[in-house]
Parts: sequence; structure tokens; C-alpha cells
Amino acid sequence: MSKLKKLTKGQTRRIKDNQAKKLRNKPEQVQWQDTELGEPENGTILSRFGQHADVEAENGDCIRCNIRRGVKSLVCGDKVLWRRGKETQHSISGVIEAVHERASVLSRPDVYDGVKPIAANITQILIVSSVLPAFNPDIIDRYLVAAEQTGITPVILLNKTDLLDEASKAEIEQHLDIYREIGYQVIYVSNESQHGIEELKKQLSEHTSIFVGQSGVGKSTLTNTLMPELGLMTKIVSENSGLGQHTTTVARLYHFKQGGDLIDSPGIREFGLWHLTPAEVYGGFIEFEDYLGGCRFRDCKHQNDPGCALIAAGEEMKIHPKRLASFQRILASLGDNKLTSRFND
Ligand SMILES: Nc1nc2c(ncn2[C@@H]2O[C@H](COP(=O)(O)OP(=O)(O)OP(=O)(O)O)[C@@H](O)[C@H]2O)c(=O)[nH]1
Ligand SMILES: [Zn+2]
Repeated sequence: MSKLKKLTKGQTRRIKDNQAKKLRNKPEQVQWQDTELGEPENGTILSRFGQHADVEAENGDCIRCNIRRGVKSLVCGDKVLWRRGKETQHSISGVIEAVHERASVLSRPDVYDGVKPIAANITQILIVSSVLPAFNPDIIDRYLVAAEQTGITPVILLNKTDLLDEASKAEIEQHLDIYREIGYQVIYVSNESQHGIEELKKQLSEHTSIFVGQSGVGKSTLTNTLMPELGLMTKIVSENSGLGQHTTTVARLYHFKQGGDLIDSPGIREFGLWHLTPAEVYGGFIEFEDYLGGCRFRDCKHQNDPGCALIAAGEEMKIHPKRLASFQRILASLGDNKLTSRFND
């Protein structure tokens, strides 16, 4: 362990100079007087960048705002109270005063703060799967566990149904029926044949959704099918210098024409890869709840331990053996049942 050395005078001065420089380089900070602001209005955060956020007003206007210092946490999807600036010559045209209570929050692990919220008020997580890359129930189960952690409803989507042949269809349908029996909703779609797209549009219309799933299952293609105008919009924003860098990394809320919202960002697409504890995995297999605490040993690993209530339930077909096997594989993959995280390594 190295001891912290006292800073020299020169080091202290350089740190101060750097801090002063940072403050000078800060983006435009408008100091609003109370009389320069309109009445508080409700709005939704479309995207947050550092000291600023884009708010959507109830009339659909998009206004770039400052954030009051008292607002401790603000992310895409937050419902806020904000005030419009009466002066319109600034690029920043309002102030966010307060955040309404969140119905849900999606957070990712963070080395400094433990967890960091990245989006709020998501009501539905669409777990996208396909036949190419091969249908993989273990990955779906892992996403289900992560979704259950957030309390946000997951829906399972099988994409690329145009690629299903008779043999693979029977096998996959059988597996998806297991999810239906547990109580999850399953939707079949294809971007290619448009099969199920109308049903999907209906499913999205009353919700704020995110698409998750392994690479190549068709999340981007689905987004393009549902929002053909989005590809164009992203391009225009990226070309508008100064804003482009934000649009590619920061979570942003988009509207579907037919109703409903989508939140997307590279960070959100990493959802499900975040660390899990054995207890979280157990909690994420919702049909195992009845057996919680029923094992003979308190530290039962549910692998081949004597008196394991889950193994007994699997043998009696009270829980599906395929789900039990997947549960056991996920637990084993956590590595010695210790916390594992790519972020905390
Ligand atoms: N046959 C068929 N191919 C599809 C369908 N949907 C998407 N694809 C193809 O699948 C490939 C991967 O699609 P993407 O939309 O890039 O997948 P993604 O999930 O966004 O992948 P990442 O961006 O890596 O996370 C592309 O070549 C698509 O053309 C479909 O319904 N049927
Ligand atoms: Zn057990």
C-alpha cells in the first residue's frame, strides 16, 4: 500500500489552474432571474448531456434546459417540472426545477457510485431472440433475471420467423410455451415478412420500451421497421456539429408514430450483462418462488446438493427441468457464487 504524499506548492497551483480552466470551459450557463421565467410546466426528459437536458414540453416542443443544482439525479425518461425562459436568444431556453417520482429506474453498475441510473419510467423490456444467431434460452433466462431485478415487465420476442423451418419451429415453440406457462408474454415477428409487426406495434403503443438481446438478433432492424424516420434523424443530428457525439452514446427517448416510446443507447443495450448475485438469479426465476428457503441446507447451491427443494420440484415436474438446468448453468457461470462484474474488476 503506498502512502499518500503531501502535494507540493507547484502541484497545488496546477490543480487550481486546471479547475479554473474547467470552469471557464463549461458550457453556457444562463443565470435566470425568477422574473425571466414562465410558469412551471410538466415535461419529459428526451436526453441528458452533462449540465443540460432536452425536455419535451406537453405541446411537443423540444427545449434545451439548464438543470437546477438541487436536482440530484436526472436521466432520459424522467418526468419533470421545468420553466421556459421568456428570453429566446439563448441556445438554452429553460430550467429544470424538479423531478417527479420515478415509476421505475434502469441503473448500471458504476465503479464510483455503486450504481448509476441511465433511464427512468421504462414500462416494458422486450427481450429479442431469433433463430440466427441460434435460439438460446439461457440468454433469454439471463435477460429475464435482469428484467425481474428492475421490476419492469419483460416480453419475449422471437424475431426472424421467416427463417423457421418445420423442425426448428416445433422445438422453439415448445420452449416458448414454457415461458407462456410461467406467465410471460411471447410475440413472434419478422422484419422480412412483416409477420407479427402489427401485433408488436399494438404491444408497444401504451408503453415506454427498450429492446435488449444478443448481437445480431435484429434489434436495429426492428427499430428501423418501426421508425423508418429515425435513421434519417440520427444522421441529421450527427452532422449538426457539437451535438453528434452525444446522440451516439447517451440514452434518448423516441416516439413511435403509432403510439408508445422507445429508449435506446449503447449502454442500455448492455443491459443483462451486468453482474448478478445468486440471490438475484433465484429471484429472477419467478416460478421458483414457492421453493425459496425450502432446501435442507441454507447454503444450498442447488447443483446436486442433498435435500435441494428445487431439484425435487424439477423431478416432480412442478418446475420445468429445462428452466432448472438453465438456472443451474447461470449460477455456475457467476464463478464460485461470488459477485462478478466487468465494471468492478
Ligand atoms: N431473415 C431475416 N433477417 C433479419 C430479420 N431482422 C433482421 N435480420 C438481419 O439480421 C442481421 C442483424 O440485424 P441487426 O438489426 O443488425 O441486429 P442487432 O440485434 O441490432 O445487432 P447489434 O447491433 O449487434 O446488437 C441483419 O443482417 C439483418 O438484416 C428478419 O426478420 N428476418
Ligand atoms: Zn437447493
